[in-house]
Amino acid sequence: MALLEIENLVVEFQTATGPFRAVDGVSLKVHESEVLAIVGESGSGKSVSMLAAMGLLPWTARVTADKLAFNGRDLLKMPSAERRKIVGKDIAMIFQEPIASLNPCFTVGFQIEEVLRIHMGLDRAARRKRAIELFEAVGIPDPGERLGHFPHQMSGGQCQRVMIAIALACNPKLLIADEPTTALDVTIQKQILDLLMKLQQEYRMGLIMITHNMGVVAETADRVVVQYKGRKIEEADVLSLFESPKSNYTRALLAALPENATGDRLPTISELFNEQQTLEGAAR
Ligand SMILES: Nc1ncnc2c1ncn2[C@@H]1O[C@H](COP(=O)(O)OP(=O)(O)OP(=O)(O)O)[C@@H](O)[C@H]1O
Repeated sequence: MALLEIENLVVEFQTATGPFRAVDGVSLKVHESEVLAIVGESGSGKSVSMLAAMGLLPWTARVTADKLAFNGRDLLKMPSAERRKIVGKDIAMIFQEPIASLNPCFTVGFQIEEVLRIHMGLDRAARRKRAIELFEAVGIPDPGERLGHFPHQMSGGQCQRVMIAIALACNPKLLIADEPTTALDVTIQKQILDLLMKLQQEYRMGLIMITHNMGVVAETADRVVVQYKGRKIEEADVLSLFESPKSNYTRALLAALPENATGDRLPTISELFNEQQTLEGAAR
């Protein structure tokens, strides 16, 4: 059984100019211990589809799906209190801007211990012990002291480690990482990716890696879903996708990688593919 199974997900936002369809019939599955990358340009609906799965979209969003199941249970059909018990505990998410994702008014220790209190029901001493263990697991030095720091006293890379520790606090079965390294310095990006992959294997979590970076896809994913304008264009295991991409949009994404450049200027993706053909060939 798949850990997360989405069938025909549609997300429409009510806007001043009428409804806007950000996700248009996306279906995907992630299995236990599997890494699925969702790749596509900015605006292709990668984040919105996962926020819809988590139930984290604002009220202006209308979410429908034939199926949106976690561990075989349909999230759209269960009472919201029950869904909240799953989201944040069995499914955790980390975001692009680690400093903005943390609350600036509270110490990082308070923020991780709050998750342990609410979801795990640990008492004060057990919370602190577990928080220290988690900070150690994500490579934060002097964890006991760091728990007393506010987010602004830490670097972007350290804050992302804190976010990962918070996400891991309840031993999630599925972690959704939304562009987790995009806002970080290049040298730190590699460290955070390596850390995520190490933890994914140790904790045997399913991992959904949302990215626009084909390099990140190559390094992390077992399987890949390619999205364009809210639709799934292609789905393949990572080797097949790089060796024999089926959609002309995927071929364009690969051709726009710097290492594949042939001339003195990198082509833009829009120069490289035919939109009509891509949308007509969208995978279901
Ligand atoms: N609250 C909202 N109201 C209206 N439109 C929205 C809202 N949130 C997102 N959108 C739109 O939905 C579309 C998909 O956005 P989404 O954030 O999923 O893209 P993405 O593929 O994750 O790209 P990025 O990497 O830039 O986040 C975009 O056109 C975006 O402007």
